[in-house]
Amino acid sequence: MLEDSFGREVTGVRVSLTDRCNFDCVYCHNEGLGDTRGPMEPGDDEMGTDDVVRFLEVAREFDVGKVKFTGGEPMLREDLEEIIRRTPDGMETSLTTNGTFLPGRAEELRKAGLSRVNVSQDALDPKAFAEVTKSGAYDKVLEGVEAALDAGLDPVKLNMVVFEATAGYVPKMVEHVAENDGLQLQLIEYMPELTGNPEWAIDIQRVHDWLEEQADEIEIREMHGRKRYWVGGGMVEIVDPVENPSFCSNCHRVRVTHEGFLKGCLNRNDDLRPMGEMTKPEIRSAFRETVANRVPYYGEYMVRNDDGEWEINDRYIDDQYIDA
Ligand SMILES: Nc1nc2c(ncn2[C@@H]2O[C@H](COP(=O)(O)OP(=O)(O)OP(=O)(O)O)[C@@H](O)[C@H]2O)c(=O)[nH]1
Ligand SMILES: C[S@@+](CC[C@H](N)C(=O)[O-])C[C@H]1O[C@@H](n2cnc3c(N)ncnc32)[C@H](O)[C@@H]1O
Ligand code: SF4
Ligand code: SF4
Repeated sequence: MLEDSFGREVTGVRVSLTDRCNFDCVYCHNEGLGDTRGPMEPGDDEMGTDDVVRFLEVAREFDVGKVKFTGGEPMLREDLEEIIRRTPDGMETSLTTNGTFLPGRAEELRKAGLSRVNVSQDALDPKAFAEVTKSGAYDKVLEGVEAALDAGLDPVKLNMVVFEATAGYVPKMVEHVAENDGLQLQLIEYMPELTGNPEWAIDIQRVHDWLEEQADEIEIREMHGRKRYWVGGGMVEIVDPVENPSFCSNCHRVRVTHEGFLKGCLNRNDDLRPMGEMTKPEIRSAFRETVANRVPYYGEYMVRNDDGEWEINDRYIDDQYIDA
């Protein structure tokens, strides 16, 4: 297993399969790459099926045991089932999706080897959902969640970005997962770093405090030090990466952009390394270099200055990375 110079083992990879999307969520960070592209444009800059599989085979050689497929909307890729089928043995596969294409495909995905799925659902309210996603697909998403449960994907996590437009829906969502077997809730702190609109952020500590009062049990995951609250039999996890050094110090994933660049951190695009159409030996060395250059973002790459504000640590200002 590879380890970076901060002692963080790389146990997972997060692969963006496309930057296309059928939604236009107001907050979308597109896995750190900014805007998603409009409705259904052809993805001629995307990695091919073989490129993705070749990369996964190399990652497996380095003992990587988990792959997350994301995007853009990864289910716009018609070869998703094939990619999952060809994912090397010993790698747990999971998918993060807006859910609209799960009806009719969830069963096939599970048969191909998909273990579990995260479905973005920001509110249990069609009007709020439409305002956030700029889509009228609320019913389709609910259908997608049902299809995932029926197919036996386990767990089905609902991803909810908590910001000013959705924060009021948190209690209802917590109740919803408690009442429905197989569902878990993941509350994601709104990340303004790559999308702007910092005024939309809410203080995530308020959500922690509220859950602490409701919870029967609390656990802390090693991964990112994430807290899990058990409320009325339902599980609620908080993903709170913003300005959180302890989240970054337990970060174990290397990322891949849809164009086939390796990336050490969601928040950084100054250390991209090409690997898309390369040979396995070339991918191996790009992977090793990416891991060697990984640094925790908050607490190391970004540090607080004398005024208490976050700024880039001087030692990373030199132009030492490939600019792609
Ligand atoms: N900054 C940062 N944000 C992350 C990281 N991992 C997840 N997130 C945020 O959480 C969102 C949802 O992640 P998901 O794709 O649902 O999956 P996950 O929670 O990372 O992984 P699982 O819990 O294993 O399913 C991401 O798009 C990010 O906004 C990370 O390593 N760094
Ligand atoms: C970029 S999307 C890609 C996968 C898929 N299209 C979806 O929406 O689930 C992955 C996850 O990132 C979350 N996300 C997007 N922009 C975000 C932001 N600015 N802050 C926090 N989470 C964000 C989404 O809610 C979603 O759960
Ligand atoms: S569905 Fe996912 S990729 Fe598409 S705009 Fe929303 S958050 Fe971004
Ligand atoms: S170092 Fe921090 S910001 Fe970067 S990907 Fe890991 S957890 Fe996210």
